[in-house]
Amino acid sequence: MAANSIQNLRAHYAAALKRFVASSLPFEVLSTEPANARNIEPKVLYVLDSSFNPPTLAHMKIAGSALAESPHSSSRLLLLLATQNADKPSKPASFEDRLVMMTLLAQDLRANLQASRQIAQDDLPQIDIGVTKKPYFVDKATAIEASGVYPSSLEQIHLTGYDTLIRIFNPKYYPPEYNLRPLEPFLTRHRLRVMMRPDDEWGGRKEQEEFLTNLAQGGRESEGAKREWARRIELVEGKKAGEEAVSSTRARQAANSGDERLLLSLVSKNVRDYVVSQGLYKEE
Ligand SMILES: Nc1ncnc2c1ncn2[C@@H]1O[C@H](COP(=O)(O)OP(=O)(O)OP(=O)(O)O)[C@@H](O)[C@H]1O
Ligand SMILES: NC(=O)c1ccc[n+]([C@@H]2O[C@H](COP(=O)(O)O)[C@@H](O)[C@H]2O)c1
Repeated sequence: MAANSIQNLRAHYAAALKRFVASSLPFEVLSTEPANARNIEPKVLYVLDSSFNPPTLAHMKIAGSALAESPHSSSRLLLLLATQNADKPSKPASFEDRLVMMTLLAQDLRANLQASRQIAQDDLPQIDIGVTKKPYFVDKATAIEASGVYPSSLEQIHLTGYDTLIRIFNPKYYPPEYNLRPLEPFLTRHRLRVMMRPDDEWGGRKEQEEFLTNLAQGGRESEGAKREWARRIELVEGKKAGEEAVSSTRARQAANSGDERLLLSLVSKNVRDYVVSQGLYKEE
């Protein structure tokens, strides 16, 4: 994207964010890729919620692998920036920079899908760039449903990593009773597609698969979970053994130390160029 169109886009997002923050809306779509798209009614909505700080190749893989299973214009992807996180305080970069990088991610995703599947531009899934003030998935899903942006019965498939699945199933997030019953409407109407994240903290593939087996066998019933929820959750392959772990934290560290080669192994070229040209994460 040319430098002046990037600056125009950043200014557009800065103004839209200001309006969103001042409004009482819990969710809003701020733009769509491609910008001039005719509105095609989606039959399935993939949602990738993240702080995109910055968007990494892991985000690309989570969203790209889902779209590759259903690479049609009747699939829609929503890249959703969480302006309030359940656990982490807000850090640089600014939200408008993250929205610009989300747009670059959306363009890269569509370009990769077109190249790998030989799909015509008009038949590719459209990608919405949205924002939400809601930190919990149950509330994000309700806010999306209530917005009227999509057909009311549309099934949402939330794309997450395994670490996030574990946190969704942690009763500490659900006062006042601190059990898992608040997940009922979410897992009745919607689904989770979870990318495994094998590492020291979250265990290997086998341990991650056991989470679903345990849920299906009623192992979480005492906390208010239903065994049939296991059928609403799909675990998919993440990084292979021996592959480097990719995270936004590592990308910020690479940018901070000026290691552009390492940065390029963690984010796409377009995102790397934006991070470097704007001097993002230098202050961290
Ligand atoms: N390498 C990865 N493998 C599997 N899932 C991932 C990976 N990186 C991110 N995700 C998932 O993508 C979603 C958004 O991730 P998030 O923005 O927290 O990325 P992160 O790299 O963990 O961020 P940070 O390093 O800033 O904590 C979460 O559901 C997270 O589990
Ligand atoms: N119980 C929940 O729904 C729950 C728990 C932890 C994090 N989250 C959300 O998951 C997303 C990713 O979180 P992190 O950036 O902390 O990995 C954020 O939007 C965060 O607010 C949701």
